[in-house]
Amino acid sequence: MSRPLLSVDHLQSGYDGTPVLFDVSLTIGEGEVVTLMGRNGMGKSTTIKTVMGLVPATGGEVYFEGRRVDGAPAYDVARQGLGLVPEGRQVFPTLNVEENLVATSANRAGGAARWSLKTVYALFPRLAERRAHFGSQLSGGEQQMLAIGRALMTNPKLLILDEATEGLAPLIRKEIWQVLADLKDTGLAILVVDKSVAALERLADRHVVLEKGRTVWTGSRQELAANPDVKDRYLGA
Ligand SMILES: Nc1ncnc2c1ncn2[C@@H]1O[C@H](COP(=O)(O)OP(=O)(O)OP(=O)(O)O)[C@@H](O)[C@H]1O
Repeated sequence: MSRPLLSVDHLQSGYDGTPVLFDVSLTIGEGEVVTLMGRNGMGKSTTIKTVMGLVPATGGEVYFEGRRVDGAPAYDVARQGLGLVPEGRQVFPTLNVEENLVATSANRAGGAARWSLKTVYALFPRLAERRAHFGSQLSGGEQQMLAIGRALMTNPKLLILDEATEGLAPLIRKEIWQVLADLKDTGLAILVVDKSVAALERLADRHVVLEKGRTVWTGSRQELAANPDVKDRYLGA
């Protein structure tokens, strides 16, 4: 694997003194797509929030491009080049599409300004058509496109999606997966959580499985395909 872009080592965190993450470790290389898998409540969202600095780490370390980021405020973590598409999208309902997109661009990472309104609209023509619509007027799929576009506007080196296609109609899901595959082809590193194991298996280079706040399995796409017992044991309904 190439040099890790993100390295999460023995991460611990929780809420109000109640531990949720006990020992989460994972790495993401430049341009790699990695999934975070596990049943409901196993700590996937908490891992993402802790990496982003939205929930404080109580133990372990997080490095991004070799720089330690745990303990840094969330806006600072984002500015290092981590773009979050949060669970539930969280678009601003009273801002229109264009205002939503511009709202985060102040948080741009230092690197090359790859993303702009023009390139986001080229990726999501539907957002261009809806550019004057308020966030609250958009469908779930459009809101997710906007949430992805908003994260891209920060020019991330790593895009993190929590529940990439939750609650979306099948056709829209397909569209989102295609966009993620296209982004992967541009060399963008992606960390993704979703319930669709099949879609994740197609997209990802590597998988990380959590159970009760611990990393219990990690392996390549080929290794997961060769180990159906991993899916039975950790991902089954
Ligand atoms: N804001 C919070 N306050 C207190 N406990 C929380 C909070 N958010 C999550 N938890 C608890 O932390 C544990 C892990 O939740 P988390 O959302 O990280 O899991 P997940 O793997 O993302 O699952 P899901 O797919 O259901 O979102 C659960 O027991 C959950 O109840």
